[in-house]
Amino acid sequence: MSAVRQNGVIVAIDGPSGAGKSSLTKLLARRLGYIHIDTGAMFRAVALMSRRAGIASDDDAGLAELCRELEITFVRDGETCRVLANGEDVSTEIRSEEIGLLTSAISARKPVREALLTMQRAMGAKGGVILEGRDIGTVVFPDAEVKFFLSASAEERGRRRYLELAARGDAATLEETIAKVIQRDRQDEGREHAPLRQAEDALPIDSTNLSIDEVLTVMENTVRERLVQGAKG
Ligand SMILES: Nc1ncnc2c1ncn2[C@@H]1O[C@H](COP(=O)(O)OP(=O)(O)O)[C@@H](O)[C@H]1O
Ligand SMILES: Nc1ccn([C@@H]2O[C@H](COP(=O)(O)OP(=O)(O)O)[C@@H](O)[C@H]2O)c(=O)n1
Repeated sequence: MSAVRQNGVIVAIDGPSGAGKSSLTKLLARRLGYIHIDTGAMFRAVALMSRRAGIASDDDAGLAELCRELEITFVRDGETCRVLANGEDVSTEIRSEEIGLLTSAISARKPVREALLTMQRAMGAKGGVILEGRDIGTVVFPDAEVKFFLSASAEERGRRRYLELAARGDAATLEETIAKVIQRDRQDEGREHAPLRQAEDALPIDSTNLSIDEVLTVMENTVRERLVQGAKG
């Protein structure tokens, strides 16, 4: 097994919406002293900027030009991380369900995937990093030292999203929220470029009946074991 990279290993966390990727990535990064990259936020930033510019979700030339001119950066803000698109803080605006669905459509387009792939590889190459998304273990870093595929039943993932929306005062029903989760799964799994799927060498974790803490323990132990192997190798 290869020795670890300059700053540590690369950890890939892939899985469908609501599986717990963002929550676990942040907690695991803190435990390990690693940086974390929310690649979904990058696709969401492209979707938001495309909507503002009036670019249709199937206009590949328009999307390619938008990506060429778009600079996406993450800046730490205490315990959280802000997402900047050309210097503007879009962290809150990119989180709506509407942008989530649009993101799922534009992230299927080849020029968008190519542009973000280059950025993500540059951000993660030195290691000491956790990337979460849909295609990290299969496409972005197929050579990541540790890969997790985090899932949960669609009903449970929909229920988690519904609780989040209700806490924000959103009037969406549980049934509608589960239906949107299933719609996004279909779009992400069925697309031609970098579809959502488990890498062969990923450790699958079904969080349907596990607490966040239980998932965190499995992940942390797995990474630490890998680091011990790397130190020996
Ligand atoms: N194992 C779990 N048990 C209960 N709730 C969870 C679990 N994992 C995540 N959650 C909650 O589900 C919601 C979605 O989690 P999130 O980390 O945003 O998922 P993802 O990034 O995969 O879409 C959050 O409110 C989070 O607190
Ligand atoms: N590596 C990634 C990350 C996200 N995405 C897309 O971006 C959308 C939003 O991703 P996200 O991780 O913010 O979504 P949630 O899991 O937070 O709902 C997904 O539905 C995917 O279509 C992707 O295609 N590839």
